[in-house]
Amino acid sequence: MQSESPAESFGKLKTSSKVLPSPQSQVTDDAVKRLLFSPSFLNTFKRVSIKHGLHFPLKFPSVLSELNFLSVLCLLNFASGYRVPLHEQTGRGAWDNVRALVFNMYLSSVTGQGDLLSAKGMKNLTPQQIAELMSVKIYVERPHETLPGVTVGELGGHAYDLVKLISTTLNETGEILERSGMPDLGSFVLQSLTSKRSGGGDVTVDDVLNDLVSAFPAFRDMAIVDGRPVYCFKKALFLVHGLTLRFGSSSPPTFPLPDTTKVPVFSDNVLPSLLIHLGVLDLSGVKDVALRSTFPNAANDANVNARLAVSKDTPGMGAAVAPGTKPEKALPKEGPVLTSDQAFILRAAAVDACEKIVEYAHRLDETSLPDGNKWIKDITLPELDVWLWAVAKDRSDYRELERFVLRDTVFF
Ligand SMILES: Nc1nc2c(c(CN[C@H]3C=C[C@H](O)[C@@H]3O)cn2[C@@H]2O[C@H](COP(=O)(O)O)[C@@H](O)[C@H]2O)c(=O)[nH]1
Repeated sequence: MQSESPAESFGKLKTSSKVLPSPQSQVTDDAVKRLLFSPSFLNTFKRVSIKHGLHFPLKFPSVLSELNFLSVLCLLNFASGYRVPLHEQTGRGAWDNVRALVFNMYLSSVTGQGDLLSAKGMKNLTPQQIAELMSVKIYVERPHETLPGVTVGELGGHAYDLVKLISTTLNETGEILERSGMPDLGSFVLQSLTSKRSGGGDVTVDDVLNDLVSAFPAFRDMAIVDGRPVYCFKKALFLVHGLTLRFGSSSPPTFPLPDTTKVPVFSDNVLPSLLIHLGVLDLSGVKDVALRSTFPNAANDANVNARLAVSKDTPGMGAAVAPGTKPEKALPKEGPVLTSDQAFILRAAAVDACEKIVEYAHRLDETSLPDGNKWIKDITLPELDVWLWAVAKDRSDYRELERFVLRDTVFF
């Protein structure tokens, strides 16, 4: 696909906004300002952007065990393309199902050889075991060829495809860990955080990303689109940031953690889709003509303004649904199904749009901001990420908004 190794090309991540394909130029200051000063943003940002949900009610025998748990969770932080089939079967979205899977992998493990979260355990997990741990059906029924009225079950359907993606990811990662003599993914991450770096300075996000992306295909979230490299690295960035959320305030410090306040957002399908629905990303001039019509009416001013107004079902704080806690009642509607290139274009555009939003906020003159809203000047990229991701579940009209779909990916 490309001549450079991921490790070599990774060095370009920081300049990625310069090589992003269109439509990054479609983000205007007016659209950013409209979002930042909207009642929706102002009323929910502080509440919604701080929920990290990475403190699990499990009694871990050691910090390394919890680090490993979170690392595997981040490795498996994909399945967004299977949101609707997962809702059909379990009443929950992708993230909640992945959380449940890793939770159950932990609970069904007996320490030692059979530990499902160890390199060996991951290497040997089968699709059937994963389906059981997720409580999903991986059989579809079809009428028997010759016997009328008789149905036969066979492996198939979206849940089966997803379970296969998960098992391939676990098997492959477990095997790489075993080959490099690592007992589990957490130990790999710990080694990356604590190993001496050539410059002698503190560990950086780039260091850890470089290690993860070089070692494991499931973290190599990059592509060449229109001859230009696009880097998203959503899961690896989320992993590093997740560790700082969970362990960053531990005293004494558990292990070195890099500063993640300036990392690019963890771009998945939710972020670009929401940014389109909130009138920030405008697809009307994007080079790929088919993309222009993927979200019809999304950019319509009346629709955008209604979404940026205060929600009817979340007046102030009260009736909000905490992200990831309650299953959504109505079955979500499937969004437009994109190609891999189209998805990379939109995800890259979301990375770029979020940089623009935060830059705009930081440029604001504090004296021009009303008392009570001066915090806008200090918003960070990871906070904006969580706000976009979590607000998408926070009010009923946002929950109904379509997110684009890409199946068959292990990146988001
Ligand atoms: N950009 C971004 N994407 C995120 C997350 C999370 C996890 N968030 C919680 C954990 C810590 C945070 O602070 C949040 O409280 C999941 N996802 C993605 O959504 C996808 C859709 O899932 P669903 O809507 O359930 O079907 C899922 O495949 C996964 O790719 C995030 O935070 N940012």
